[in-house]
Amino acid sequence: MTSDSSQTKPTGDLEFHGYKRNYYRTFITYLFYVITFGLLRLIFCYCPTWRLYATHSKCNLKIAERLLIVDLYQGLYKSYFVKDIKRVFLGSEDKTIPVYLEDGSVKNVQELRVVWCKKLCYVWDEDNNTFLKLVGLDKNFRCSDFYNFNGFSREEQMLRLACYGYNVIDVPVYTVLELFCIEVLTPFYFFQLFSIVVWFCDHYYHYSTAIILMSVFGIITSIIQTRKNQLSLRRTVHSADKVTVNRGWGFEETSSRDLVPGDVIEISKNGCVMQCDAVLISGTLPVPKTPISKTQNVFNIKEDSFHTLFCGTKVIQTRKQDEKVLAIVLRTGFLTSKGELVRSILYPTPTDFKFDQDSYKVIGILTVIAVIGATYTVVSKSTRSIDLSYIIIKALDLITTVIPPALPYAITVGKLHALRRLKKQDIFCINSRVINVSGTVDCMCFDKTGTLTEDGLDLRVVVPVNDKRFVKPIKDAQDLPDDSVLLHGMASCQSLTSINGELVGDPLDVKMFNATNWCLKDSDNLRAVYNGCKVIKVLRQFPFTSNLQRMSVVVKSSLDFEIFCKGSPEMISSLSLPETVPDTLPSTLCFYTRKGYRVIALGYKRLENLQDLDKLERDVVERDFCFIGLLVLENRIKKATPGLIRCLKDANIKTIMITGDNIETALSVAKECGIISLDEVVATVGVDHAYLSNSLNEFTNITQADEELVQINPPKYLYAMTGTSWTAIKQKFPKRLDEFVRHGVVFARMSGKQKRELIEELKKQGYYTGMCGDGANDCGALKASHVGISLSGEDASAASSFTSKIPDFVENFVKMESNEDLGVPKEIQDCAK
Ligand SMILES: Nc1ncnc2c1ncn2[C@@H]1O[C@H](COP(=O)(O)OP(=O)(O)OP(=O)(O)O)[C@@H](O)[C@H]1O
Repeated sequence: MTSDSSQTKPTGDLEFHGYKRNYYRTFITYLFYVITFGLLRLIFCYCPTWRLYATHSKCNLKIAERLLIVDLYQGLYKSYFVKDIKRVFLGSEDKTIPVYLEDGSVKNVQELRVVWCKKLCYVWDEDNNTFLKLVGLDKNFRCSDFYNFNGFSREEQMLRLACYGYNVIDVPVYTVLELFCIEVLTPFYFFQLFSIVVWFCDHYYHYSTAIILMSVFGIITSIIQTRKNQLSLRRTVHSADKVTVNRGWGFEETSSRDLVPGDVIEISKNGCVMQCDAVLISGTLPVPKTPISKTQNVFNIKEDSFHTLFCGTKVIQTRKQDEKVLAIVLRTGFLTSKGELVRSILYPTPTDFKFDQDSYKVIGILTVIAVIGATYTVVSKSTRSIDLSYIIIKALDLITTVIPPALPYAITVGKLHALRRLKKQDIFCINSRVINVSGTVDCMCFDKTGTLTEDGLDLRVVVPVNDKRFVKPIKDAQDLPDDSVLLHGMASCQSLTSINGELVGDPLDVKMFNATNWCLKDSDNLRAVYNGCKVIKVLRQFPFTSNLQRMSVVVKSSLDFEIFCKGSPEMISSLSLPETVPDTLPSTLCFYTRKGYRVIALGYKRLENLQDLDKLERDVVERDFCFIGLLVLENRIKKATPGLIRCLKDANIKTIMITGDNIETALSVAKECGIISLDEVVATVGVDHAYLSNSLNEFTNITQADEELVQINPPKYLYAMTGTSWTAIKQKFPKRLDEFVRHGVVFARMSGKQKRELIEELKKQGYYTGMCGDGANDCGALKASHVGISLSGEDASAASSFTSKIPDFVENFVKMESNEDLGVPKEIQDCAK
């Protein structure tokens, strides 16, 4: 809270300023409307903030009637919204309704002061003297409390609806007339009208007619395109269905529009499309999704995604036909994950603020030149006693020539043309403003697996461990003895699902499981893997997450309970008993990773007794393993990758690899695809306590060097580092971060958060960044970059400006960008120059 009580700065990037009507100012303003024949009112349409200043005066937020909301994007870009404050009545004297706020607090209220901005509702919080975002049940909510919801009666549900609004993601679609007004009533078209009048007066008919035709064509194309986009977005997004909701006395079928946070819904046994975000409280789904544990403390939507069903998810079927699958509605409408995605389309991140600023500067400079030119024309011509009307026309003519009236038209048509060309290549763009900056990208970052390399993997060898030693690698996993724990781990430690007899899941899991030649039974009440002589029942799964770099399963074979864990070798060795990890692990790992192989390790332990399966905590289960072996997988680079990297390098665009994989694998792939050229030497930077160390790659380990001694000459060396070093450098050597970022080429074992931090650091250094990725761990980086390119139709696409599922997408994209500036025809580019 600032000292100025008319203003608050809640969390996020919004700033609120309070205003109330000033009748004296309003009277004068209306007078000016009349005097200017409505021109002032028209100007106020473009600048609603001016209208607010002219008719209202600043006041304390407590008594404000209207708000000026300033949206500060990273402190770099400001957008302004003028919104009315509304009152919502929620209860009677004896009844209050709880509302959940973004700071995690809950207010029991009868009446609310609210303001809606960018499809979200902000609630006046008397205690903090600020407006806070209204949220669902996803902030600071205790998991055990989910089990206290017993369904709302109709009346309670209606009161909640008054506050949260209907559960719809409503995309506005303007009528043709509205679009025409929005398009035409802009300062640019007024300037163009003015120019045309001047040119006609100057008998400049042909050019004027050409400009009129171009403008009409531009307006029509723009209206058609905008309406088409709005309709198609509404069609894609808009969805409503019947849902079964607990109304206290029992379950009834109702429209999904009426859902509110806290409603108890039943997931249909035959599947459905989720119309809200909800957390499971009973029953399981094959995906896998399991009920949230009552013993867990606070709900966290990111960490508890395995208990959460997100809006838009298609549930094909529930696992057991005889059990009720119940879920509590967490978020509705624009608060859901899908709503968030639609909001990012409706209100895209202003990535081109520099472009905008520069355009205003250019127009400003041109205006000054035009005014000087016009003044000179008036002065020089009037001394030669030329007719006054002729002088005025010539002076105005000069203004219209200096500022090219066809410039914005050229940019608009160029953008539309670019969008069409991208669509032809199956590349979807959710933020056309990004097209302007795409051509200025000077640093392109790539995720490795699935982006630079193929999605599919080939299992090369398995290396079992026996008595703390690696034994001879085995090419065919079926040659492992039937009682081999490594074989059992490969068969059971996966999260595959069988849908219509086909294995669905992580490609790594598919390859690993298929290599064993075991079978999977994934039915209502049994999940098991088996071969001719053995059956292993899978009792519980701890799914794979990128941050943990591992997944594990609790299984039962014959009488024993066992746990298998698979993940990155670094992670599995750190969770294993030291006396079981081969001493030669580092050199063996190096041997394979330097060849570019993806290496996965497996750990195993037997549980003496297992009391309550559901209460098992992941941290407790996943430790003290026996290290049982390695899987070596080949992950070939895509055919298009080397050419693409060469193309980027030729265009002087810096290329960087940011991956979650091992650093040696990453370096090998970076060399193979050309991110590191043959003549470049890479220094691997590490942090050892208070020292910065670097090893000049190929086996030269200069460690424990004092920070001052490590003078790596930038033109000679490039840098590679892991996520651990990245964080340590940020904390201990922040002054050297710039240098490492500028000359870094490979960043390995990076978590999603670290990927995002790197992009932000690159942006701070003035790079126009592009990020291309496909996984959930790339979302932050995709969102943070100027140009995000997602190769997945799932999580990542929500965060990216461009999405494609075709493998050679980036190649096509880069081709278009370099050849024709994203499809803007040459004539138009010339015109825009
Ligand atoms: N299905 C899986 N089961 C267990 N461990 C896995 C699985 N998939 C990946 N891993 C391990 O976790 C590590 C981190 O995975 P993550 O998805 O973050 O990155 P990545 O796939 O290796 O690389 P990139 O970021 O380039 O896509 C991997 O390097 C691998 O060792």
